[in-house]
Amino acid sequence: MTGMDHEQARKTAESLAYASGFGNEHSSEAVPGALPQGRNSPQRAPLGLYAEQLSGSAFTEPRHNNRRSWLYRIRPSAAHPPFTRIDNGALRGAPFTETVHDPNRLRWNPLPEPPEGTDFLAGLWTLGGNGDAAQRTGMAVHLYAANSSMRDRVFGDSDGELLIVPQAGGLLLRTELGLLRAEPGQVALIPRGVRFRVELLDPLVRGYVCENYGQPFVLPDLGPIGANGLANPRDFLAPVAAYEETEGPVEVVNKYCGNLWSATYDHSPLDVVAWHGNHVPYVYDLRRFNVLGTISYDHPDPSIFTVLTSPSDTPGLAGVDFVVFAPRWLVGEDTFRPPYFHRNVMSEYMGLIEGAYDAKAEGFVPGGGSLHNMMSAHGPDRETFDKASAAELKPQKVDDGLAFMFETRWPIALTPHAARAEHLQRGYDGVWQGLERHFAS
Ligand SMILES: O=C(O)Cc1cc(O)ccc1O
Ligand SMILES: [Fe+2]
Repeated sequence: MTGMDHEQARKTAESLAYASGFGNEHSSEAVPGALPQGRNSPQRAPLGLYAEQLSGSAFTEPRHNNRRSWLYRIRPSAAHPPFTRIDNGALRGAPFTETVHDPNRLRWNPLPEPPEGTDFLAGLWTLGGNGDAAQRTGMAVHLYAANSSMRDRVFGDSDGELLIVPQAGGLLLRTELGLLRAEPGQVALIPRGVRFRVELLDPLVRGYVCENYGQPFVLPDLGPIGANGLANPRDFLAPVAAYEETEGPVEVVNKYCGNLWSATYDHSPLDVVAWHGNHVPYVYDLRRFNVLGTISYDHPDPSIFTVLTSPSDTPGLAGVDFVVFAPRWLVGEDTFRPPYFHRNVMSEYMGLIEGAYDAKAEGFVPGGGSLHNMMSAHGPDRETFDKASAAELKPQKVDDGLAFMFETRWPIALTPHAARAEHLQRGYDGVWQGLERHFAS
């Protein structure tokens, strides 16, 4: 990747237009008159374009769950040669059956530097997951490290939506519906099946991806919180239409029931000139999150930090929640303020975008991650416990880090390469050693 490439991508990323609002019916045309008015499928679509519906929900799902976009494109997606299997690299999909479920607390350092010429797709490394892509249940945790833009290739995930959490370096996401910029501190979502190419805004990029096989992420209900708060809908930004007219070989890679399949098209599939609908990609800046917490006592459960939730068939029991630990004030009186000791039926994968996390004094580093699987005992490390138990409880701003959690109702099974990784920390249990007996009857 040359410096020129970054400059080019940065220049493009600097002047992007967006439309605001979570779950909205957006519409956009890159060429005036390209979007049909008053109907989806005119006898002849404007400007010689092909009309095509992309469905993210069954046609018959209730209106509030219904997802689809109408795309007006230079060529219909159907005009493609057969897909053939290609090597999956370090990318895996559910079901995860190659290891036995592990009850231990686990923590990893960041991924090693990728070999020269690694693009986003080649740089995806699956930690583990649950459910079954073919049943459209569960989720996977992936990490990525890349040093090259995707060139002449495009990726699409039939298995689920991709929540991309950049940790280092910016991304320019060229999607079928337009361009998005995602920098560390922001997240991007690519809906199921939407094709995209990732260009790098920096020489080396790293981050996390939650692949959600289940129901698409929605904003959590607010209940007694009221009409406002947590992630506000208008801060979710969708792209405007932008298209490529590239003729010539473009590799299209499709992740399908866990495996990668490839076909060489004779044109770019990012050729959508106009679109309307609600099956759309978006970006969200985590610093816009309206953090709520106690103003009296006790440490609220982190569900109050939920940015997005993928509901399952049981109310209140998420297939996966995306939770952010953003800068906030701690003011709880007579309260142990850091995350408490606990055992949780839900499984918690945590990552760190920058700085430090208030439950861990050391060892949980930006770009690394921890897994506290179903019912595993965890909480503050000894140093954090000792400090917080003795701290003077004046109002305290926690603003030295940005951490997040993918929390899922099913235990996360590891891939063999995650279970055996060089960068898996040996002796993580040690952080809870020396928590001494203080009991005095
Ligand atoms: O384990 C963790 O650090 C995540 C977490 C944070 C918190 O504030 C309360 C409970 C919890 O699981
Ligand atoms: Fe936890």
